[in-house]
Amino acid sequence: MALVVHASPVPSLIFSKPEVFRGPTISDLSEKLRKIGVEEIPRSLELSEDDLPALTEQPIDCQVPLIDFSLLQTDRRKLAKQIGDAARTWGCCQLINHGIPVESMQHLIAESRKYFELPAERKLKVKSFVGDNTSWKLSSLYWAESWMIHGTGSRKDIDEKILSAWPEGNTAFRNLTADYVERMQPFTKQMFQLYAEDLGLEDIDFYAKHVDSSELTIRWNYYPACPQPSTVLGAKSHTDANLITFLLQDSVGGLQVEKDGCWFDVKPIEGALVINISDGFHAWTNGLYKPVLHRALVNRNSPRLSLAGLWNVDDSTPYVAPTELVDENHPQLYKPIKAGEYKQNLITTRSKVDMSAKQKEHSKVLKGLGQLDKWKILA
Ligand SMILES: O=C(O)CCC(=O)C(=O)O
Ligand SMILES: [Fe+2]
Repeated sequence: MALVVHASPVPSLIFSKPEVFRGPTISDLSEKLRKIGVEEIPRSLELSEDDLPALTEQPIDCQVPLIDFSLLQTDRRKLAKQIGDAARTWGCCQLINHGIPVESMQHLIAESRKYFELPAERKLKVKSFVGDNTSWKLSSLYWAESWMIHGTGSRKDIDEKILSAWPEGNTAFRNLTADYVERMQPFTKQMFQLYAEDLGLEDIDFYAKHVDSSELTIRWNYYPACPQPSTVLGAKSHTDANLITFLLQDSVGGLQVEKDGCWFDVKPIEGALVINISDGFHAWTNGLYKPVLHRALVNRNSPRLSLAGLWNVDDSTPYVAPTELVDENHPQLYKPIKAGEYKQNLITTRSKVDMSAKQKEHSKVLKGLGQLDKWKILA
């Protein structure tokens, strides 16, 4: 049965067989499939063999580190060591008691979900591009929709950006996002100080001093329920191309991280923040911290929501590792990469790949690290 819903923009990557199924959003498609009892997703959406979310055995005694941030009050050194160890071995951890109230995070998730549940034609009314790259885009990942705001990381800026992109939007959603960002900024500084302590840097603010001038992208990811979850991914395996990512996920589950060739579930924990080391921090620590390869699975029964707070230093700052991290045994790994240069390179490469619409190459580029290799200093 052919379903045609006329709306635009229609992402060509997702709907490459428009004569069979067309819908303005993945939620819309998912709902239509459910209503007519179709148990199969369009063939054009299926992943290639290489990208299939194969189930791997997860050693039961091995889990993403769960760290209690309240140690900050009682044993700061221990906390610094724990987050540092997690960054070295996993490239990620889950943090609880970080000071951002659990209820406000839950409210934010609930209000965000309402946005994605709006009818497609209302979602599509939200501005697509606002001047400085504040954007709303569909299906940036895979069986997913996303909404993205890009700003300075100050409450005021994020608030204004959301208002301008969605003037008729939901005030509670805007306020909760602004509250969240306001709390995230001092917390981010603390995290960077702890990382500097773990790394034994003399200047404890080596990284933290950049936070005030840093950029923050907030990306809401929404993964509608999928009738054939084993044939698609919500987000293909990738490392994030920014500096560090703070991820808030709802209670559904689906995020996985890679370690030593195995995929591990990042089990949802109420009020926890998932901290992911991205490409930039890997370069800025001369390779000591691992950029975590991660992906998102989808499921048959329930939509899932996550909210990624992607920090990046301002475009002109080069990732030059502190002198303490470079010596004869640890020679400098990368030429100084300016954050903006790295980002631009990635955008250009991705758009080229998107145009050619080759899924396999697209997934390679998403792996991010492939891009960092371009700056590698060869021995
Ligand atoms: O939804 C998730 O858990 C992962 C999202 C993600 O990797 C991203 O936004 O970069
Ligand atoms: Fe990611």
